Amino acid sequence: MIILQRGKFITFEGIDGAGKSTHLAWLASFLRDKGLEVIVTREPGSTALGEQLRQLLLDHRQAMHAETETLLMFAARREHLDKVILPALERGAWVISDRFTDASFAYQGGGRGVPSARLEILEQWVQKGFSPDLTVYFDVPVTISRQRVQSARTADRFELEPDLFFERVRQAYLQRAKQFSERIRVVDGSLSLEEVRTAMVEVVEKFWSAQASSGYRM
Ligand SMILES: Nc1ncnc2c1ncn2[C@@H]1O[C@H](COP(=O)(O)OP(=O)(O)OP(=O)(O)O)[C@@H](O)[C@H]1O
Ligand SMILES: Cc1cn([C@H]2C[C@H](O)[C@@H](COP(=O)(O)O)O2)c(=O)[nH]c1=O
Repeated sequence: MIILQRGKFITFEGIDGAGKSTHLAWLASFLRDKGLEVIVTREPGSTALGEQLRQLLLDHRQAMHAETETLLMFAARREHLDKVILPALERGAWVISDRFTDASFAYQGGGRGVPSARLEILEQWVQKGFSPDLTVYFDVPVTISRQRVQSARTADRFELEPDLFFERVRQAYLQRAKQFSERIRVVDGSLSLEEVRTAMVEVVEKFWSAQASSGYRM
């Protein structure tokens, strides 16, 4: 009888322009080289419905109430879990997601002021106790993330928010990293690309060794 082990779920977090997408692609090929099946995904999005919700959520012409925004983020997440994340983990693949629920606590909670208690109810409803195995949080000052985003592309609905909004989002992330220090590892995203990558690899290799020593077959 073949017993399949559940894969691992890694999430990347940070304010816009922190460098998540850049490092995610690299980490995926690093893990594939170790023989793993790796699925790269993102939030909001990654399912047909999720990508439509993403378009609405990021469209700067589409004003919406903070609670509507929150509910749409969790609706997209429900689809993402059902159609992409859980099936992949069940067949033993590793899943790396560009953002997950920590982003809702940071953006809708810290940024928009939606109470944590409401977010926790949605988290429990949608995830039923499920959470990432490892989260890498790329911490950058708002001024640096702004410069990076401005030189990279046209601003979406979130990127049009003022610096103060992103200061609140960043503080909420840092607060969460303290609260869940076992799961959320902070990497200084303001360093050079190479230095950030080295720090990220260190975090992932520690996680990898911990899995191997706990009996997980790599
Ligand atoms: N450590 C770094 N040093 C210099 N430039 C960087 C660094 N990390 C990322 N960048 C550049 O900053 C820009 C934004 O990076 P990236 O798209 O990876 O950020 P992100 O966190 O995924 O942003 P978003 O959440 O808005 O999609 C890109 O042009 C990227 O090349
Ligand atoms: C999952 C999630 C995302 N957001 C915000 C954060 C970003 O501004 C956008 C996604 O764009 P990206 O370029 O792919 O990072 O959505 C949010 O506010 N709440 C969430 O839960």
